[in-house]
Amino acid sequence: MSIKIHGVGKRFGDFVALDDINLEIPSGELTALLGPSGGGKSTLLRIIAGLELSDTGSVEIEGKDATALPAQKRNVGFVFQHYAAFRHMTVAQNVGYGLKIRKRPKREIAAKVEELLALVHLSQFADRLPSQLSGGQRQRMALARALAIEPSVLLLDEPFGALDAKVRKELRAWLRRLHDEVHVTTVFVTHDQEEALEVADQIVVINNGRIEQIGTPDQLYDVPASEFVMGFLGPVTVLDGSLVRPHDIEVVTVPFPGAYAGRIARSSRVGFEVRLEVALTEAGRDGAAQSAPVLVTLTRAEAAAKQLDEGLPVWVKPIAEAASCAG
Ligand SMILES: Nc1ncnc2c1ncn2[C@@H]1O[C@H](COP(=O)(O)OP(=O)(O)OP(=O)(O)O)[C@@H](O)[C@H]1O
Repeated sequence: MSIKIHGVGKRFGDFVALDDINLEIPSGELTALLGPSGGGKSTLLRIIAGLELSDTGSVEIEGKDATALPAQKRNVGFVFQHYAAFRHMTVAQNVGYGLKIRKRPKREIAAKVEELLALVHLSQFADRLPSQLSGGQRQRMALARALAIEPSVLLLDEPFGALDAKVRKELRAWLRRLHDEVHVTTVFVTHDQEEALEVADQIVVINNGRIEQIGTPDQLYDVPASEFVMGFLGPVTVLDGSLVRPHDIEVVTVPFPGAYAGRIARSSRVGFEVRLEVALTEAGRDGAAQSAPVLVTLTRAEAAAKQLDEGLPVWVKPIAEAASCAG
């Protein structure tokens, strides 16, 4: 294990930002801290970095107790959403800065900077100023700078948060490839579930200062530990008191054992998907028909094949392998 967090708690005045956090972050993996705004992700990352001290508990990095160590002594690299580059220095000088203040020989710095700029595909921009880079290129420069000191841990706080959706997606895929090349233990804060599912080896879901669940993207998506996790990781709907994913519901046009009768109240096409709202007419376990419609998503081809038009009587049931959470 690269990072061990034991019993970490943090208050700001009366407000409990983190409550008894216990977490192990494996070496060489990419771990995402995922959760809604204000849940405590950044506070936890800052405690790992040494930028914030916890009130209780301990932080161990690479087998060493780091709880009381200042940030400079933890050998961590850090990238924030808004990266503060040295504006008067070139890209190459920015990347080499950490090595220069560590008084490394000039030749070693030059070689390392060249290697890192190649790694983040910025070699041709070495002599530019940061202001002459795009937002995505600047974040890649920030990553190169953080990697220059060969940190044992790389900590990223919403590194692509300020970029537009398309660039964000590109950088996400790029970060995953970079990580597969470099294999530095990386902790990545995001509130975007798609980003976490796509990039991370392990996801830690944090809400209200507590860990809701730790697992691989598949474990969290398929076997969510709580309604919160299920709802946070993807769209959900209620069917007879249970949370189900809309694409895990089967729609049939004839009565079917275990299926609930209803009527298609609304149908809309969104890209390759068709989204249905099915108003149930059949009573559930509590003896009454559910008042909120059941949301169902299916492909356009499926909807067309079954001629699922508005007003049609249908029967709905979760598919056998559906992920669900009792409501
Ligand atoms: N220095 C501080 N003083 C007072 N309250 C703080 C301080 N830092 C954070 N908080 C509070 O602690 C809570 C957790 O903040 P944190 O930044 O860790 O959340 P987060 O999950 O990273 O959210 P976001 O994605 O919005 O950054 C928030 O309610 C925040 O207002």
